Amino acid sequence: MQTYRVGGAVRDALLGLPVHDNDWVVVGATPEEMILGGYLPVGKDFPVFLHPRTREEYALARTERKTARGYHGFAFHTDPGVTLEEDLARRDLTINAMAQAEDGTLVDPFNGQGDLRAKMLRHVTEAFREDPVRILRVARFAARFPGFSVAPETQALMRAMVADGEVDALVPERVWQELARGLGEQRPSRMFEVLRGCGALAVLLPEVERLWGVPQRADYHPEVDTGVHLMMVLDMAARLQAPLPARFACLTHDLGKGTTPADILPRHLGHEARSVDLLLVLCERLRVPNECRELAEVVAREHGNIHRSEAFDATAVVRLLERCDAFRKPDRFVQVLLACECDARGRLGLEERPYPQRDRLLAALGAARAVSTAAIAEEGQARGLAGQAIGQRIHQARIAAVAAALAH
Ligand SMILES: Nc1ccn([C@@H]2O[C@H](COP(=O)(O)OP(=O)(O)OP(=O)(O)O)[C@@H](O)[C@H]2O)c(=O)n1
Ligand SMILES: [Mg+2]
Repeated sequence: MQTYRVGGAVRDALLGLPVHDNDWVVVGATPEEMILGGYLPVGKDFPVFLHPRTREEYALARTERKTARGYHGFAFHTDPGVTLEEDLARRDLTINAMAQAEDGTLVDPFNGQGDLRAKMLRHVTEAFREDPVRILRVARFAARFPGFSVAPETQALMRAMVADGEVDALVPERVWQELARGLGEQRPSRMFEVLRGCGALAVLLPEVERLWGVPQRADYHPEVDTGVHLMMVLDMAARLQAPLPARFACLTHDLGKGTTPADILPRHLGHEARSVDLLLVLCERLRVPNECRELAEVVAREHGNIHRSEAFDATAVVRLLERCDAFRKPDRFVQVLLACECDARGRLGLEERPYPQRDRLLAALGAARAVSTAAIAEEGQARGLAGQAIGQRIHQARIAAVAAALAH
């Protein structure tokens, strides 16, 4: 039996990037031999094992056969006669289909090195079709390696897969996983460009796809097109190193602009509430984790108010902080403000504009949090006040503290 390093680790080493996890392929072994060697099988039908010590993944060389639509429709064929080349042939991209033997020799039957040099994301063989998640993977790699383009024949293949309904059957968890990873990359807009280009975005995220072609007021949005704005916001989120929930909030904050009545365009009165409705449906469909959903909901609902908050007096600021649940969740509020900053700066020609709303609201929050709610509650109870009256006093004390802080 021979073992080869494969996939991302080989690719990243050739690119001179740090390698964080190794994937291995094992040729000429049976599952029984692996288990006898102390490897731990993972999954039922999936011939993948974990190394007893390093916990890295070792997959038996395999050919894949499709039995039904979508991700669940796999059957794996593995036997010790499957060659390394057969295994590499069924991988997604040529740059991911290189292997390295223990002595360092590179096995590259599909010219992955050439495509690395040409900066091409190119499918290996027709076997690409067997797993529609690969469409999302290509889009995600485009976001990670922004200088790479998708080869024309791979674009054509992905379009054909979408047209054949292959993307309809993807399970929500896989879609979310790839989407979340793509959002986390260096140039998230590239993922959406690729998904749009093959028609997958219209299937997976129709409420996002719809934003292209929707105009906005040029005085606020020199880029005019809502889809273009959204891409600028996401790339700003990557530039400002926003964590995933903030990036997801950026993605969804303007969904409501896609359903603005045509007769009021390019204004978008009330789009915030429509964004919230659309966002909740999207989260349900893709089983988006609560942390992302909750942050996105606050940003969708409040981003207009936060942008306008420089004109807010202390009372309005405290109400805004309360609606954002900023007293209980100050860390989340920092992400809310970051997403809003990305929205403000994700506009053509306004990328370097400062966003003083953030520091002002953080200063207000700091002052309001310094109010001793426990002392006010104690005093109120001693005087026999009802809970609501105590809440009112806390609210007033916070307004006074914010007013003092904002006066400076
Ligand atoms: N749907 C998939 C998933 C994985 N692979 C193959 O399995 C390897 C390892 O998969 P994974 O770790 O998911 O991707 P990496 O390419 O290693 O990328 P990352 O850096 O994101 O781990 C890939 O390189 C590719 O050869 C594939 O062909 N099709
Ligand atoms: Mg990997």
